[in-house]
Amino acid sequence: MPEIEIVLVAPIYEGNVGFAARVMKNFGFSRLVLIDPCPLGDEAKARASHAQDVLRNAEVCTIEDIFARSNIVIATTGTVSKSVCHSMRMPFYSPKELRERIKDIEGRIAILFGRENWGLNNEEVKRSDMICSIPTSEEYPILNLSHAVGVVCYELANLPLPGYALCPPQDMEYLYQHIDRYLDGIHHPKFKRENTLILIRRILGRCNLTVREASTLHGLLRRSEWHIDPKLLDRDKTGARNLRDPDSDEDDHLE
Ligand SMILES: C[S@@+](CC[C@H](N)C(=O)[O-])C[C@H]1O[C@@H](n2cnc3c(N)ncnc32)[C@H](O)[C@@H]1O
Repeated sequence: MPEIEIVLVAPIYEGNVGFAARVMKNFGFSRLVLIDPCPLGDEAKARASHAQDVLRNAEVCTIEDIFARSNIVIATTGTVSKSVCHSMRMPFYSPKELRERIKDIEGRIAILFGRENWGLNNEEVKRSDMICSIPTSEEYPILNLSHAVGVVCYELANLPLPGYALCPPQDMEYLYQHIDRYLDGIHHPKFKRENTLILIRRILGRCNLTVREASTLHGLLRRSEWHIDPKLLDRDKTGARNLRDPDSDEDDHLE
C-alpha cells in the first residue's frame, strides 16, 4: 500500500490548513506536510476540530526534501491547459484514475496542493511525475484548497494491500541523468534538451518503474551508447550526419 503524504505548498490561510487536517483524518490520512506555511494559531486549531493530532504532527520541510524522498510526486491543479496536455502528451488524471494508477504501489507518494492565490508554480508542476485534476464545472473549476484535499482523500481512501516496490527516487534521478548523457552521445540539440527531459520524466514518471525495470533501461542505454556514439562521431567528421532527430516533430513545444 502506498504511503501517501498530503503536501500543502505555501498555504496562506491557517484556516485552510486546519480544514485540510480535518478532512484528511475523516478519510484515514495522517501525514500532513507543510512547505513554507503561514503562521498556524488558534484559527487552524479550531478548523482542525478533532484532527489536532494531524495538525500537531504536520511536518515542515522543503520542496526539495519532497522530490528527494518521494517515489512519486503528484501535482494537483484546477487549471488544465490544453496546450500542455496535448503538446507534451501529459494526461491529467482524475482522482479516480489516480487511484487506479497508484493502488498497487509500495512506496512514498506525495500529493502537492498549491497556494490559495496562484496554485503551484511551473517548476513544481514540471518536476512532478503526474498531474491530477478534479473534474469540476467549466464555469468555476477552482476548488477551495481544503475541499480539493477532501476530494482527493475521498478517492484514495482505503487502498488495498499488498503492493510492489518502486524504484527509489535517487535511482530515478540517476536514470534521468543517464538519459541526459545518452542525449549528449547522440548529439541531441541543446536547445531542445530541457523540454525533451521534461517529456521523458513525465513518460517514465507515470510508468511506476521498479528497480529491475530501471536497471534494464540503464542497460539498454549503455548498449546504445556503445553502438551509436562512434557512428555519430564518424558522420559528424564527414559532415554527413543523417541520424533522424528523435525530437523533430512539432509536438515538443512546452508552454
Ligand atoms: C484555490 S486553488 C489555487 C487557485 C489558483 N488561482 C490556480 O489557478 O491554481 C488551491 C489549490 O487547490 C487545488 N485545486 C483547486 N481546484 C482544483 C481542481 N479542480 N483539481 C485539482 N486541484 C485543485 C490545487 O492544488 C490548487 O493549487
